[in-house]
Amino acid sequence: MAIVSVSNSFLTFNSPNQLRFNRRRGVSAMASSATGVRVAEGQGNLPKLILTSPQNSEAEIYLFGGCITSWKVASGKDLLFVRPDAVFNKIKPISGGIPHCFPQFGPGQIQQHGFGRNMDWSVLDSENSDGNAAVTLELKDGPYSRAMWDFGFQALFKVIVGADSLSTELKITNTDNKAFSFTTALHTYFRASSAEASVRGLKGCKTLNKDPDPKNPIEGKEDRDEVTFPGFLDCVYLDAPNELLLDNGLGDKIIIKNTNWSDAVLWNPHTQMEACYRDFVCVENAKLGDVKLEPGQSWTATQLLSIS
Ligand SMILES: O=P(O)(O)OC[C@H]1O[C@@H](O)[C@H](O)[C@@H](O)[C@@H]1O
Repeated sequence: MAIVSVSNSFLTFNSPNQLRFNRRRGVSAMASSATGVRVAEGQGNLPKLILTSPQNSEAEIYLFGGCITSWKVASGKDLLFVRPDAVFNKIKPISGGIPHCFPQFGPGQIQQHGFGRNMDWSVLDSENSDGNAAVTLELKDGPYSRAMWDFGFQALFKVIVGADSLSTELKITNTDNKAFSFTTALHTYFRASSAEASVRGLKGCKTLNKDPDPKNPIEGKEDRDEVTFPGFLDCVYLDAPNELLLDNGLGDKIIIKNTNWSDAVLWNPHTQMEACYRDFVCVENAKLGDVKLEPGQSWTATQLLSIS
């Protein structure tokens, strides 16, 4: 196991096989690590991690936002999507991939989707898990988060790249001496042909349709076996099952399994994002009912994406 720490843009790896990042030299490759995890310079000179499986599946994760921006399966296809208007300047969150919504899905008291996707996560650990590259990122409260949400917390996000799978585990711990509540989501942008894409598994779920007014969603019940994206769609599915099937309309069927992500959200902005709405759909694993944690308590949820 190799421990990696980040402080003020300074990455230090205690394994000689790892890569090193420092202010003077930027990101420099020392060698490919035995774990299949390396550091590279991403867009906007932001550091990113590249995880490679022995079968050549690959994921990229930006430390800014702890955001997985790319998941290439062994065939070389990237199943995630980053919007063309995404910026990599830390002024806005990265629009695409798998951004974190934490500690609020929104809308609500603080900025839409919370601050987890606007902060630098650090690398706590990198390892080889049964032959697969794995990293654990950490986010803790700081002055930026405290100004919006005055609680001590730790978020750990473990990512493992398998042959044709991408698995994540999010663990939120209350490190404060008072209780807090949060909502959260993995706001996954999948590459897709939105006109051909569909999601199976949601039939029977209670729905909260955020169209036309996100603050006053309309309650309903999903009665379709296959939900499609014919136009603008912004809909919450409560108590969704722990397995969904996304047909991305591009020839891929993606199984989305989870534990503890009790809800799901489907979103496509349609002509509100004329430049790209045809090229992606969001299928989000979410926890939309308040999770209350007493001091020292934790909440954990897992997501497993794989191709069928
Ligand atoms: O913040 P982003 O990545 O542009 O996504 C915004 C959308 O995110 C979705 O999760 C919400 O359901 C939408 O209401 C919202 O408009």
